[in-house]
Amino acid sequence: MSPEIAALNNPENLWAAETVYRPDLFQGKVALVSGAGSGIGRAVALLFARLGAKLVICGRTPEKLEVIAEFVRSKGGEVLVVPTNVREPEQVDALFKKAQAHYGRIDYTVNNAGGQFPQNAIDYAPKGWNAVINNNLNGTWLMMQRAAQHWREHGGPGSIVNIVVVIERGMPGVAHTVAARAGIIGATRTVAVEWAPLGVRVNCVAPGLTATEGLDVYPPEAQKEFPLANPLKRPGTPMEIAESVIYLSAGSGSFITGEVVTVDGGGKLWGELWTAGRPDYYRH
Ligand SMILES: CCCCCCCCC/C=C/C(=O)SCCNC(=O)CCNC(=O)[C@H](O)C(C)(C)COP(=O)(O)OP(=O)(O)OC[C@H]1O[C@@H](n2cnc3c(N)ncnc32)[C@H](O)[C@@H]1OP(=O)(O)O
Ligand SMILES: NC(=O)C1=CN([C@@H]2O[C@H](COP(=O)(O)OP(=O)(O)OC[C@H]3O[C@@H](n4cnc5c(N)ncnc54)[C@H](OP(=O)(O)O)[C@@H]3O)[C@@H](O)[C@H]2O)C=CC1
Repeated sequence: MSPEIAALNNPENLWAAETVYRPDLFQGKVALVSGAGSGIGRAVALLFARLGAKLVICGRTPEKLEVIAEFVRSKGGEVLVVPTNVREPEQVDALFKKAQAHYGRIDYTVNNAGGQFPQNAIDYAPKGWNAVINNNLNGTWLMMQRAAQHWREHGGPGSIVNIVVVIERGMPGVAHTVAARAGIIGATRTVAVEWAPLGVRVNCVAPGLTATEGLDVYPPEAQKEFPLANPLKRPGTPMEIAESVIYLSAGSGSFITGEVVTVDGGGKLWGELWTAGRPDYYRH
């Protein structure tokens, strides 16, 4: 990871970064964030905590989550850590039960856990395709559905924000994740209608290229072309994505449901992302 990316993801820097939101915005509220041990999820969790929310954080690796929890506690915040693989229905169910038992309710759920590997689609092994679909479609779906069940049982209102990818154009090298996220966007639009009677809003944030440690999985030749990804000619920061998640979760989003907010520096209008390297055919 480059020093610039490390600095943008450093918890102290995230805690000190400027935000447009008022410090007590989420006083008395509870926010659940998946994949909170790194990258975008960490930035989202820290911003919720800075704005007064109590946290429930999950991910597969307890050590990463404990680092975040210790940091938030050192700032006076409250955190419940529940290591969870979001692909496993029993683990997702246990997560919500533990959160309910600990805090008595959940107000916000952010489904950020996910990821993929870059490879040209023609070469995907069935196991690789399935792993990405399982993480990003099935895992996110299980979390969304269980959150809605929580609010049906314990009363709303509630807000769900799913982190997806920009699906409007092709994204060579990650067709599996684009397929999975398109599924989540479709489900979001439908359940926004079904779950409105429960007081539940459901939205997505689609980040463009964002400067997290997650980018380390992309080959150096792909990383060299980052400045070509969008008209602003830079990756987004985890904080920029976190602020958009807060926008949808808080009162600022109270009339928004079933929507996808794209935060990509204009990348869906102009830019190129060759996540598995640029083929000769597309060289200038
Ligand atoms: C411009 C650039 C910026 C591009 C920026 C824009 C990109 C789109 C926007 C998204 C950006 C991001 O998400 S940023 C990054 C977010 N973070 C990540 O993606 C973290 C890395 N990814 C993951 O952990 C993934 O979830 C995943 C790889 C599926 C791991 O899931 P699992 O643990 O279940 O999977 P594994 O057991 O490791 O592997 C299961 C199978 O998957 C296949 N597989 C796994 N890794 C593979 C690989 N590198 N190459 C081929 N195939 C692979 C194999 O078939 C594996 O089986 P075997 O052969 O039997 O082992
Ligand atoms: N960075 C970018 O450019 C973009 C990122 N995104 C998406 O944003 C989200 C966050 O990415 P980013 O922060 O960059 O990358 P990271 O790899 O840093 O974050 C992904 C997080 O998800 C967790 N996770 C992955 N699979 C599971 C699982 N099955 N169950 C529970 N937790 C899981 C990981 O923790 P652990 O391995 O410990 O479980 C990790 O903390 C992902 O969905 C990503 O695809 C979308 C567009 C662009």
